[in-house]
Amino acid sequence: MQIHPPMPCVGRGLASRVLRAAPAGAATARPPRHARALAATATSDLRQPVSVDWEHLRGDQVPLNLYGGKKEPFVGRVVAIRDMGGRDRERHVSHIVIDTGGVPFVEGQAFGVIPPGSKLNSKGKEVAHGVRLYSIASSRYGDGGDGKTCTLCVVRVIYKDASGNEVRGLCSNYLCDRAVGDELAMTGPSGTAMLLPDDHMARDVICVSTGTGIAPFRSFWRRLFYDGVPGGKGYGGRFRLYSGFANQDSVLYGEELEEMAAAYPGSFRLAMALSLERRNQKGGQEYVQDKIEEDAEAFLAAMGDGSTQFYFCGLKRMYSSVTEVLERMGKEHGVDAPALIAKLKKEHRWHVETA
Ligand SMILES: Cc1cc2nc3c(=O)[nH]c(=O)nc-3n(C[C@H](O)[C@H](O)[C@H](O)COP(=O)(O)OP(=O)(O)OC[C@H]3O[C@@H](n4cnc5c(N)ncnc54)[C@H](O)[C@@H]3O)c2cc1C
Repeated sequence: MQIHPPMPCVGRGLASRVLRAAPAGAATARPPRHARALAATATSDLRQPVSVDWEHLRGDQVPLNLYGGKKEPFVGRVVAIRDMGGRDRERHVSHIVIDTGGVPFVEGQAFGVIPPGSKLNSKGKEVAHGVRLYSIASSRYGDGGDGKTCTLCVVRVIYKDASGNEVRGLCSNYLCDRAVGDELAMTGPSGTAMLLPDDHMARDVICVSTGTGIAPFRSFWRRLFYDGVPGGKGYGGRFRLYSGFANQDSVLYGEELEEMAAAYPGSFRLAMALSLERRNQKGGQEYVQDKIEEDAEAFLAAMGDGSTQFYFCGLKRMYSSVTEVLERMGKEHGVDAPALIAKLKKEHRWHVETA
């Protein structure tokens, strides 16, 4: 397989052939009235200046599938890798910063990684391994602010097969075992299902995640709270994150979550469930849907306010439990939650990515 280096840093002149139609989530709506007042409640400013201007990456300028598929992949190079811990050995997570050479992307997209080597397909023919997708966990400027890197948040897949033998997921373990300087064959950026709307700096956003499902939401909060964009006024909406982890050891990005809660008490709110360590109000294990139920009235009000954006990323069964709880909450408060969800989907305000 031939791997090409990435295109040179792409700015406003990004060739139109690589650009695609406006993302589904790009619908615009009026910013909420409270927006300006909330921006003023910040107790300190976490924003770091960025050294390139990629503000034009919106609407029909969102980059899509520039590498991979019928095109060649690009080479990414690991510039930092950190073990973030996890519930146990099977669920250890790595934070991996990769030099992309400036391949553009926006928050909510994913990059693909092609693990090296080959396998036999169903016809006995040797073929290259397939692409695995990983949500991008940094904003378009990368954690360094220069638009040259992306960050991935990868959990090792390790499980026992029916005979009790340990099976290690190919690409996740390959990525978690990388070292600084290692090269990766990469594809993308891909995906338009989890994008923020174009006027996101003024919009209320509610995100619900389990485990590494938090990755795309880190790209959101880095964008909203950390990017010091020239002339940017800062985030004027409210960002609410409902996150589920097994226990304290498996909490991802806890320091940043605390930092934002302290710096932006008016615009950042976190509700965290720890299923193995905490009990819900009924005495059972505490899951992310329990935290939503605790906020029933506010959550339902946001669903009906005509502006808030909703995002869910994580386990399929988590999403089913969340919708069950919403239905129950709706019945208790006289709201037809399934009909409201259908309406929100039509308005491109309800975004779901599950595995
Ligand atoms: C849009 C998108 C975004 C994603 N983002 C992320 C991300 O940010 N971080 C992340 O870590 N992953 C993410 N993933 C998942 C990722 O793409 C891979 O699927 C994952 O890393 C496993 O790949 P692998 O090569 O390690 O495992 P593989 O070698 O492909 O093996 C995975 C297969 O093993 C089987 N399997 C896994 N666990 C068990 C089990 N407990 N019991 C029985 N069988 C099992 C399943 O059949 C599964 O298909 C994302 C996926 C998508 C589609």
